[in-house]
Amino acid sequence: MLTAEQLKGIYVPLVTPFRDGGELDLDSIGTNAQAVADAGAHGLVVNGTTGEAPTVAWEEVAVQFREIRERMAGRSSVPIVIGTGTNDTAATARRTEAAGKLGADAALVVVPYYSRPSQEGIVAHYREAASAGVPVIAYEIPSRTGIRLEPETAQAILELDGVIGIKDSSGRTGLIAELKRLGCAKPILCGEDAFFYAMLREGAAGGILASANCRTAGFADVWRFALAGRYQEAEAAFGRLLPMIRLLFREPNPAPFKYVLAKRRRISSDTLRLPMTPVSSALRPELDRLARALDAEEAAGAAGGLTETCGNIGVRSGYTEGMSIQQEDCRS
Ligand SMILES: O=C(O)C1=N[C@H](C(=O)O)C[C@H](O)C1
Repeated sequence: MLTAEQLKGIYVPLVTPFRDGGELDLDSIGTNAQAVADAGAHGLVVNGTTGEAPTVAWEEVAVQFREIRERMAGRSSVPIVIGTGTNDTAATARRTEAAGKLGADAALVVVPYYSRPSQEGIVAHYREAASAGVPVIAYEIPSRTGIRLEPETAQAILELDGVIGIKDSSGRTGLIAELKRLGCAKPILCGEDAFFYAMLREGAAGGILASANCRTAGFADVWRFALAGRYQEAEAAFGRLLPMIRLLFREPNPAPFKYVLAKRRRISSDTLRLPMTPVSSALRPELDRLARALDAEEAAGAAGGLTETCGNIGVRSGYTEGMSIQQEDCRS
């Protein structure tokens, strides 16, 4: 199981591919997981926001996990985290325990949404979840949960035995700065793609980033540059990702991601489950351009690092420049 020391680098929250009829597409699930692992992901997340957790049944989470585990056989250095958080504490604890039985390395537990509990209630929620015996990563995302963690609450959660870190999708750097000021030593992972570089500057240990479904290696380079204290290069590498990030988040996640992955034939279909709907016809031509640029980038990389550009979406295969930085095994 994952420890706080091991929780760092780029974790990819996987999409949950469905067939046209809406049922799970296990082939695509395995293919996508393998592709991001091959591209240098340090960890995978099943059943996150990007995985459409609200409409995926627990049995389907288990089936996906087993498929990915099988495809990852022999790659013990790629931990798999399962999203287990709900707004019901007892159900969250049960799911967290079940994730451990499946073999998950950690559980991602979102702040209980909708009910708007007190800050004490939120800490108690995490105390119960962590008592299931599976390492817990807390997940702060006020834009979705309807409630914001006070820094002292986040600190109290991080001090719980069994909580190994926090994913901060607050969309600002205030929480991480305050947690660092309070002396928090557990890892804080960025969960808001556009803030990745800013949060690395504040001491983030990595990120759980939906955009890393598309350019995993590029995000890993930003992280490695920052880890090496080479901030100018990290900023430049992040600048090359930012137009893509903005494009992918122009409509509700994960519709644009699924569209691009389907275009690139990593998954068989961009089907979503309602209430999520496909991308608009206005966005499609831009995503088509991105998919083509990513294909070209991959082909150039495979051919030895030729540079492909796609001006107005900022895709360049310059990530090969980061190869001089040593790959870090996050579980060592
Ligand atoms: O699925 C996730 O985990 C993420 N979800 C966030 C969201 O959709 O709000 C975005 C982040 O990139 C990772």
